[in-house]
Amino acid sequence: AKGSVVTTPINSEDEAYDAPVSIGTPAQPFNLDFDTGSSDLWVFSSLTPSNERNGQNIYTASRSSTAKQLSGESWKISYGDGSSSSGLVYSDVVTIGGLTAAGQAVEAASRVSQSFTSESATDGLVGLAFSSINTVSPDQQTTFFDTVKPSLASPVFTADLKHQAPGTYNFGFIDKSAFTGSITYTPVDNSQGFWGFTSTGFQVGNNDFQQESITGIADTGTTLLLLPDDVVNAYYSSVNNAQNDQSAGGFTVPCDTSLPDFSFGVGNNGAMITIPGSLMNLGPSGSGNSCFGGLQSSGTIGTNIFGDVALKAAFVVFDSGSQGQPQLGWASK
Ligand SMILES: CCNC(=O)c1c(-c2ccccc2)csc1NC(=O)CNCCc1c[nH]c2ccccc12
Repeated sequence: AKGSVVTTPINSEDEAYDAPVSIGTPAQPFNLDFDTGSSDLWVFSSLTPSNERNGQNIYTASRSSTAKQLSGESWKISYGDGSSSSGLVYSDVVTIGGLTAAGQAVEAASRVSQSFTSESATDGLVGLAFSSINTVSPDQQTTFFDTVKPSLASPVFTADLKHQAPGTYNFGFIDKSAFTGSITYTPVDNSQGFWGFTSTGFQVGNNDFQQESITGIADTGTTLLLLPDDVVNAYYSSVNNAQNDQSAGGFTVPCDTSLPDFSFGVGNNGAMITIPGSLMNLGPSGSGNSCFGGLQSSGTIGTNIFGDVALKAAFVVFDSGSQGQPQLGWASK
């Protein structure tokens, strides 16, 4: 089987990307954030207090003839940015891009934190990291991808995110028309439950390539590209009047400045993904005429994060094992 679903930026800064998902019988429609940095499929629900809702679509299990509560099961997730949600668990039919997962764990929120409440465009998340970090307790559940994987023509999904334009998540196949050149594969370390990999280095504009192992995760659920301080400083030291502005939460640049491209190395054949300078500016920072940089420090996080700023410059293959061990494929587009 194969699936294909369009994913769209939720705002003009490409802060996050949503895609349509149907849950239940009759189908209840949702716009969910596909997140390769977590492994819970959760939705706003009839259990979510009205003062924590802001127009989101809500899942009502009692209106679905195929919903079954997983008795005694609950979930509770907190993300590094301080946001969180928790609730009860149902199994129900979940359809994405023509692919149907019967008996998928649907995590209904009985509470959500403010950052989710305020994001009215997002009704919840579809976790696409490894099921080993799914938070349902006492019986851990599988992600949508792991649920449908046995039915897929190939055990892969691909992300093709775009700047201010609809992109695509495909399941079970690689669309050769969606990228240029060849796909460079690199091994994945999934020991922490993430799509972890090591980039071979970086390049600012047309300067020399800096060979440096940068270990991080491919994370569609994080907006920014979060890398070590030496990389971030090398980038912004080439931008006039860039400044590390604590009140803005990181590096800002003058909004009218043209920014250098940023490239990162993948695989062992010298392949690079290049983020055009124009995509390194996330728009007004909220203070003065400065704009917030798409590249920021991974500082004290403990991992580097190749978030949407990086991923939207590439066609990315999340391959869970067509060659035995999981791997990430990277192609320009
Ligand atoms: C900024 C969001 N990302 C993180 O917190 C994160 C971290 C992380 C850890 C410590 C400090 C900062 C970040 C490691 S992996 C990782 N990735 C994820 O957690 C991926 N899922 C993010 C889901 C998410 C968090 N807040 C939202 C608000 C709207 C839509 C989606 C979200």
